[in-house]
Amino acid sequence: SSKYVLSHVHPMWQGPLAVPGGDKQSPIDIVVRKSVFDPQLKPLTFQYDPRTCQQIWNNGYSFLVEYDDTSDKSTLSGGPLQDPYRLCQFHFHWGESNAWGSEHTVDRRLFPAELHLVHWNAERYSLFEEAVMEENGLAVIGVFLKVGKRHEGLQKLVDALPAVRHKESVVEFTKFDPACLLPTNTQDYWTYAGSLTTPPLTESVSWIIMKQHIEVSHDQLAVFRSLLFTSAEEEVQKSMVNNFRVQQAMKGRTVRSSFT
Ligand SMILES: NS(=O)(=O)c1ccc2o/c(=N\O)[nH]c2c1
Ligand SMILES: [Zn+2]
Repeated sequence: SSKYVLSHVHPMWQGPLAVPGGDKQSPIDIVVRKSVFDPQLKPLTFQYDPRTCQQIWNNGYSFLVEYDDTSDKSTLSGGPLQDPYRLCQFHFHWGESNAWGSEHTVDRRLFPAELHLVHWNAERYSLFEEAVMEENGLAVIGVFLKVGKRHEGLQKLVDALPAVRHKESVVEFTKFDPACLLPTNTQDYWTYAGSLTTPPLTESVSWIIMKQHIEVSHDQLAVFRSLLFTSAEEEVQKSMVNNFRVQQAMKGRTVRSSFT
C-alpha cells in the first residue's frame, strides 16, 4: 500500500535552520565591540533615478518596490564594493508589534522593522537570477526603522499598500526616490559577508547595515501589518507580520565598520 508521508509544515520564517554547509548565513546580531574598523572602506555612493521605479508587488513574503534594472540608471557603489551594483527592488521585514520585527540586531537590540535595498552586480552577471547564486552577486543595504515621527517620504508608499493587500497583487508605482529612505545624519555602516534571508538563502550578499535608523510613525507601520500573506482566493486570511528570519551563527565571520 502506498504510504502517506505527512510533511510537517514548518513556518517559512523559521526556515531551514541553516543551509546545509552554510557558514555565511544571514541575518546576524552585530556585536559592536567585536566589529573591526576598516579604514579602507569607502563612502557609499547612491545614484538612484526615481524614473526607474515601476511597481509594487506582494510576493507573499513582503511587498517589493521594483525598479527597472535593465540599465545602470540606479546604482550603489563604493563602500566595500569593487563594482557598481544595480538597484532592483526594496522591501521590508516587520513584526506584529513594535517590540520586534528587524532581521539584524545591534548588540541584541531589536527594531520594529528593517528596510532592505537590493542591488546586483551587473558588471559580472547578466541577470539578477544569476547574481543571486554567485559570490559577490548581491549588495543589500539594511536600514533600521524606529517608531516616532511620521516619515513624509514613506507616505506615498504607505498610501499605495492597500492596493497590494493580497499575495500576487501588483500595482503601478512610479517616480519614487528610495534615497528618501536613507538616514540623513550619517552614512556610518557595518558590513559583512552573508546570505539572502529568504529562499534560496544563497550566500551571495555583501551586507551593508546603516548605523543610523530612520523614523516612521506607528500608523505608517500599522499599514504594513494590514497586508496579507495569503491570496484573495484563500479562505483563511493571514496577516503579513513577523516576516523575519531567525538569526544565524557567525561561524568565524568578522563584521567591519566604516567608523571608529
Ligand atoms: N531579504 S533579503 O536577504 O534582502 C533578499 C533579497 C533578495 C531576494 O531574492 C530572493 N529570491 O529571489 N530572496 C531574497 C531575499
Ligand atoms: Zn529582506
